[in-house]
Amino acid sequence: MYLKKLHLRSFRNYVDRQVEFTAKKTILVGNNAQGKSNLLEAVELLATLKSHRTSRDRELVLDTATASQIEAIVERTHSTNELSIIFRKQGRRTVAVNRENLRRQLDFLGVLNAVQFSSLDLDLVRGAPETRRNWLDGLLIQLEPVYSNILQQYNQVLRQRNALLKKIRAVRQDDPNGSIDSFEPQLRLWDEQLAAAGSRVTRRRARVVARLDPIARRWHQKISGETELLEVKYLPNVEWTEDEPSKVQRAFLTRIEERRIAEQYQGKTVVGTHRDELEFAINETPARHYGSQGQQRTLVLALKLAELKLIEEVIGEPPLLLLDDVLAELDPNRQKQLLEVIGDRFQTIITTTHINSFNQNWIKDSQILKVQAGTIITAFL
Ligand SMILES: Nc1ncnc2c1ncn2[C@@H]1O[C@H](COP(=O)(O)OP(=O)(O)OP(=O)(O)O)[C@@H](O)[C@H]1O
Repeated sequence: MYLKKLHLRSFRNYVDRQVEFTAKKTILVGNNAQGKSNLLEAVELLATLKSHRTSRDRELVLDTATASQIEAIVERTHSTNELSIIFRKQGRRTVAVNRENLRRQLDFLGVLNAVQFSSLDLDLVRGAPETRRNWLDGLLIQLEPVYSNILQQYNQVLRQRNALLKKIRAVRQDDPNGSIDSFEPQLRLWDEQLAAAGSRVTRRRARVVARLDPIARRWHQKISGETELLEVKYLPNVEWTEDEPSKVQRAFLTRIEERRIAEQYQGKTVVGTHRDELEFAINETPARHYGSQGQQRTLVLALKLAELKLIEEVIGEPPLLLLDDVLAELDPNRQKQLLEVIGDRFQTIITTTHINSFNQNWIKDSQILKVQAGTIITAFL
């Protein structure tokens, strides 16, 4: 797939800018805080309808405006599509494909696919479990857009179940011997719902990790010079063995029963996929406890390359690769390996403050654009 044109109106610090991508590789050069990451964020939003920098639409709108718009033309093997998203400081977004407004945001997903790689991705190793879950969920949404609904349903059930458990705890705190019988039927209902929604989430997460693990392992071996063995392990909060909905749901209900008292005392749901963990082990040791910065970088690079390959395998077309300020941080060997993988297949947009630290081969065939205070101009080196 190929992002041919991007038009930003009142988006972040862009008043009205159009970019035409004329090469498979585009390098955006500029000082800090000029708008390079904002442009990549626009592409990320087209691919996932989410930004890893904010969950508030109003931040995506130029200070002085009330709404912003991203428009794009995306070429795929068998079609060309026009995408548009309007963000409002107040009110809901409007998404459109080929000028037709869509009722379900879900139908917007899947036209453009992208893998983002920024220095924040080092948090995949060092950060909280939530970072790893979000990454996995983001990948799943691109592979299977309906997963965004599944996740939404799970979170809704979780919120409502938590509200009920909070009420139960309040009753208990008022009177330790008080009866909570009247809450029982409602709680059972939420147990069932949590098990049903949770089983859909956990089965998909397990499946995607099973596909990702061997690809990431091969990349990691290649980049580390065959010395290290990576393993990506999914550690679900509710363990199950057979990928069969009713059996997985039963595992949830059993675990909920075991943790019933704890949940009522804590006033929240302690069983479920919101407590899943993803572990990266290198030579059988968890990477977060081990590993220099360099090793962690190799690991994240291997994960990103695996993500790229997996999306390509499932979608049948190479996704875009967005490299936000990470290339200059990679040593020449890792830069070379990344370049080899990208070849001429993956459209890549790269941001940097210092183009000089790039391997010359990166610069050779690239379109180079200079970004300055929300303007974009072609640069000639
Ligand atoms: N809603 C908004 N309205 C106006 N300006 C905004 C808005 N959101 C962000 N900005 C501006 O965008 C700029 C940040 O741009 P961006 O994050 O793309 O930086 P960058 O060029 O990638 O630099 P760095 O190398 O620091 O990441 C800042 O000047 C910020 O004030």
